[in-house]
Amino acid sequence: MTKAAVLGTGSWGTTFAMILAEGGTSTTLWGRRAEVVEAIDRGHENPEYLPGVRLPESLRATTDAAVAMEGADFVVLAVPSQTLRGNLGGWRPHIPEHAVLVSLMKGIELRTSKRMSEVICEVAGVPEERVAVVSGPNLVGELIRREPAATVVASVDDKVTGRLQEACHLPWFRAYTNSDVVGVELGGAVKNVIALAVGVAAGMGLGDNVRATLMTRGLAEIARLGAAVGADPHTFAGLAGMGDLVATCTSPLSRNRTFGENLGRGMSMAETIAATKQTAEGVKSCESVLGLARRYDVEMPITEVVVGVVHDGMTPSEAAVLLMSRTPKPERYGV
Ligand SMILES: NC(=O)C1=CN([C@@H]2O[C@H](COP(=O)(O)OP(=O)(O)OC[C@H]3O[C@@H](n4cnc5c(N)ncnc54)[C@H](O)[C@@H]3O)[C@@H](O)[C@H]2O)C=CC1
Ligand SMILES: O=C(CO)COP(=O)(O)O
Repeated sequence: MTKAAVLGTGSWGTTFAMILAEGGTSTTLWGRRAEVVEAIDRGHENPEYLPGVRLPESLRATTDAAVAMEGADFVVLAVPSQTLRGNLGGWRPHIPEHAVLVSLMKGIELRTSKRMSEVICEVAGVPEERVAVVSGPNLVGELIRREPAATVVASVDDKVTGRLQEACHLPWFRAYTNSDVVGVELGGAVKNVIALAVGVAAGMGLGDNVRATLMTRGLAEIARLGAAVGADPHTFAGLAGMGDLVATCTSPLSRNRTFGENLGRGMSMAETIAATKQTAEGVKSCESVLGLARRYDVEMPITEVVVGVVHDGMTPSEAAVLLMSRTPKPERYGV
């Protein structure tokens, strides 16, 4: 029987663990807090992140990462992107020799501008063939109701994507494979930054023309960065690119979009942070995405104003004026 450890009992970690368990994988969640772990292990519920959702009886939970990972074929990482390096350093001695490390995270590391798979290879000391990424339009608020959805599992090793696809493919959850790890990760991380921009515009009371423009030009930014970093351009037309961008930028369930909306309505950063109970990756990753763009000399004007609004005191109105007053140019997608 396939065995998995899912490290992180937040909303996506718990939901992905539910998917694996429902597909027949023997799955154990690891969490920091004893009360959350106990509620999942004994009560089959995660009241803090997924109140009212009945989890599979077979799903186990523990506060001991070594116990969770014992004999695991897949070690699934579901903590905030900015804490991964620290967490993984502690987990490294317990990772089984042949386990595949699976990233659910949609962020870019601050300071290094590394993708999560790069951090994983570096900190866990594993080759890229032992790393996979899951990304796509996967809003947890819909998945917990078992509404139909699709995702992408990516790895440079076809055998790995095949095994992971098999483990998480359900009648209501459809997994596609892709070998373009770079594109799948960039699509997932940068769409959060664009969702912040779309949220700010919505909060300012602006309508669908603005939303469509930000999403379309946002996709152009993602594709330009992807081309420079070495992604396959086709990935951005797929579920981990346009698919996730559409879901996140249009759904009130998105934490990133909601964060932007609160800023656009005039809330301060401190008030917005206080109102945000879960991880909104774009808030930190907008800076590392911009760092990556500058390293590759790629122009990302929407990302720049998001950094301005979120971190540098720019007002939403100033951001709108900056974007609208850029030099007129031909429309180009990608490079
Ligand atoms: N929730 C969603 O709809 C989806 C989320 N994602 C991505 O999944 C990743 C995880 O997000 P969520 O589960 O949604 O976030 P969350 O905020 O619901 O949960 C985060 C989890 O990490 C734990 N955590 C926080 N700081 C920690 C630390 N220093 N050390 C160890 N654990 C720590 C929290 O206790 C919590 O269990 C993010 O990168 C997110 O972008 C991807 C697809 C869908
Ligand atoms: O990545 C997501 C959906 O695919 C979730 O988006 P948020 O983190 O903005 O809620």
